Amino acid sequence: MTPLPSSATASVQETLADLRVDIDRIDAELHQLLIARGEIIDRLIAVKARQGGGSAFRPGREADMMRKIVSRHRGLLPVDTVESIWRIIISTFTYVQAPYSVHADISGGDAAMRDCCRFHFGFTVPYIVHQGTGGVVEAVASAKGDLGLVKVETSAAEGAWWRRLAEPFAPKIIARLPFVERPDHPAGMPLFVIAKPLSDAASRETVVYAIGLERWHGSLPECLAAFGGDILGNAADGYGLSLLVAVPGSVTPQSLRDGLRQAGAGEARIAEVGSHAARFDLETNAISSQK
Ligand SMILES: O=C(O)C(=O)C[C@]1(C(=O)O)C=C[C@@H](O)C=C1
Repeated sequence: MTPLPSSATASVQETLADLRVDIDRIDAELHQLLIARGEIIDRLIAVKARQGGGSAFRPGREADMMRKIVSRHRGLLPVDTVESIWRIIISTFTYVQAPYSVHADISGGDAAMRDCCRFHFGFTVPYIVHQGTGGVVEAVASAKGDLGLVKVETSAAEGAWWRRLAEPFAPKIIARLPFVERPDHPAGMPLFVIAKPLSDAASRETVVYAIGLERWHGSLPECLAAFGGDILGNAADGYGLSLLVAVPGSVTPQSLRDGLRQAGAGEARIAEVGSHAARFDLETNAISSQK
């Protein structure tokens, strides 16, 4: 092949200015698309109002969207960045439908909680701190559409905090964050999102129960693992022992009760405290309800 004369090579070489024209065009398109997304949200508000209004949150839909977004991602941009951009887009478009605040329990420290809140909800949504889970549950119970953030693994000092979610009209667990898990997640602290009970929005791939028993029994971890479940919390309550347990949505309270009795753990008092989308692992692209 005959080499091109050097002047010809120079004429086809792209310049920084050319590339910046392309970047400006793409940025303008991205911006226009965000504006167009906002116009759809305007129409969506009207549709939701016709269906009876209520909370704007659809955590099951959000989990689904996040799984799809990270699974199709490729190229130079880190997946952490892509995930955080969409978390902010979705959370802020939820906020513009109906303003809400996020109440966080910072009794275990503020830094990681604040990072997680900003990663999942952005900076437009107000972040309000509480020392302990009690303040978070109370704040969510008394504000219209606010959310609470509580660590999945709380300190022993918090006791069986989940029992406060057991009453029918009390706030419930509606999501578990992050929606997409991986070992080096920049805001990967496992968190429960709590909200006033949502009519049609929380996924039931995983259901979370408060299980009351007289006392601890050595068969409990194995018995619950046989249901595909996990013990997430374990604390004394006024009657004995209270467990926080997550199981796949297909497991019924009656089968759990029977299984616990057969394992020798005694008669269980079982109350649902919420539900959420199954956990999703980015590396294996697998969903699971396991801890
Ligand atoms: O799909 C909805 O119902 C929406 O309100 C839209 C949207 C989004 O911005 O994509 C916002 C809030 C919901 O939690 C889920 C998704």
